[in-house]
Amino acid sequence: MTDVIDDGGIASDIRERIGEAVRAKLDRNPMVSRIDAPGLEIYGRHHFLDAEECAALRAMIDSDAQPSTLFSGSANSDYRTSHSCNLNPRDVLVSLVSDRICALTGLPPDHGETLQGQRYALGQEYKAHCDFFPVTANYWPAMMKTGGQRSWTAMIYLSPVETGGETHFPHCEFMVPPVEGMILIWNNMKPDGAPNPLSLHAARPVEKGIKYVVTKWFRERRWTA
Ligand SMILES: O=C(O)CCC(=O)C(=O)O
Ligand SMILES: [Fe+2]
Repeated sequence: MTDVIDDGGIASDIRERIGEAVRAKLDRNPMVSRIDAPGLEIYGRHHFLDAEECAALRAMIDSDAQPSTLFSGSANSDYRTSHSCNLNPRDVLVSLVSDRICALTGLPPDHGETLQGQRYALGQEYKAHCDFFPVTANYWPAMMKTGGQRSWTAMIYLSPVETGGETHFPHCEFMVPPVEGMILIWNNMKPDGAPNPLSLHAARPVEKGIKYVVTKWFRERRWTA
């Protein structure tokens, strides 16, 4: 029997190089701003999608969204109360948005998971979590086979929210209020390629309005569903 090599929880050359390449690309893009957060690499860019593109994606989410589950599949009903769905990668707009994210970050399209849409109505939220996989999780051996650890997350706000709905990074003491069309991109790894606990984040409850986002998580290797 061969032992599983659990390398997703420690520093890694591959993940370090992914971090460096994306950081270099975003740092030289004048349209992209780095958010000042010690210990976390996080960037924003306004007007990444236009109003029509946001509206079309919201309509797709409205037609397909189901109550969200946690990655572990656990039925923790008060932890992630939004509705969500995978968006059809063969749809022209969905594939254009994925390509645009890859062009912005330089990340390979085949490392990206399916674009996921999410809608938060009044009071709905996604409590504090990390997007990287804990190597102690029972699903980690399966994730290793489908592309390994998650490196960067790209998330686009598809609607403004009157009150609440901010993306909160509690260890870094800042939150980002949703701005329609804005993309937020962060590295879930530290510069050395080890998981970064400071990437912990939450979607704060919506107090007024409806929040829509799309999220794309990138793996360190080619993602196979
Ligand atoms: O909706 C947000 O602001 C955060 C969403 C999120 O954390 C995720 O999709 O992984
Ligand atoms: Fe997340």
